Amino acid sequence: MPNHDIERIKNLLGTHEDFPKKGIVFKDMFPVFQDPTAVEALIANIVHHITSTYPEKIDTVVGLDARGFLFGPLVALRLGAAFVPVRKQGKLPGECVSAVYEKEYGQDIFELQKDAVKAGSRVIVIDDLIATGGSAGAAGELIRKCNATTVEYVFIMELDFLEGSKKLDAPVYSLIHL
Ligand SMILES: O=P(O)(O)OC[C@H]1O[C@H](OP(=O)(O)OP(=O)(O)O)[C@H](O)[C@@H]1O
Ligand SMILES: Nc1ncnc2[nH]cnc12
Repeated sequence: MPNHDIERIKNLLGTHEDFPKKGIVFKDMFPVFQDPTAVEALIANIVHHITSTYPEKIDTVVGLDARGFLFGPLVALRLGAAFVPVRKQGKLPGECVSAVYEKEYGQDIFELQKDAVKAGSRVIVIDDLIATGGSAGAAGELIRKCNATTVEYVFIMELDFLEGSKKLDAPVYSLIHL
């Protein structure tokens, strides 16, 4: 992505100290959605990156609860791929696979509907931010439980100092490094 777009998006991000817990510097993605041209730049860049790096068809984009839902369907639509949510425990009906994980500010459980990701399919995981990598790692575990392949993990922001991408089993693409 051109540097001027990265700087523009960085300037739109909110930064909140001691949220949701003391010691956490929280990066808020929502103000970016005040500027549709910034959202367009983000989505166009991600789609260009995926189609130019992975010429073979992507079957499914998996978005992580909740902020991955802002980006996943937009990217999936442009790739002509399915969109499937990974949700926090207790939100999805039907038979689910689940994974317990630790994130920067606590523990959680993720679930994925068992039949939503087909065996052998090629999956992109997307979320707004990777911190410790606990959330994305749990999503990767759920995709493995469905016998599918995570082709890449995509994030708008990566908190480099937490080295979360080291936990993941596929390449990581982050637009903004903080
Ligand atoms: O890399 P990690 O340390 O796992 O942290 C990253 C995750 O934390 C945030 O979600 P959160 O669980 O706060 O959920 P929300 O989107 O519902 O606010 C963020 O959107 C990522 O999903
Ligand atoms: N510092 C942070 N800001 C926003 N979302 C997060 N998820 C985990 N850590 C976060």
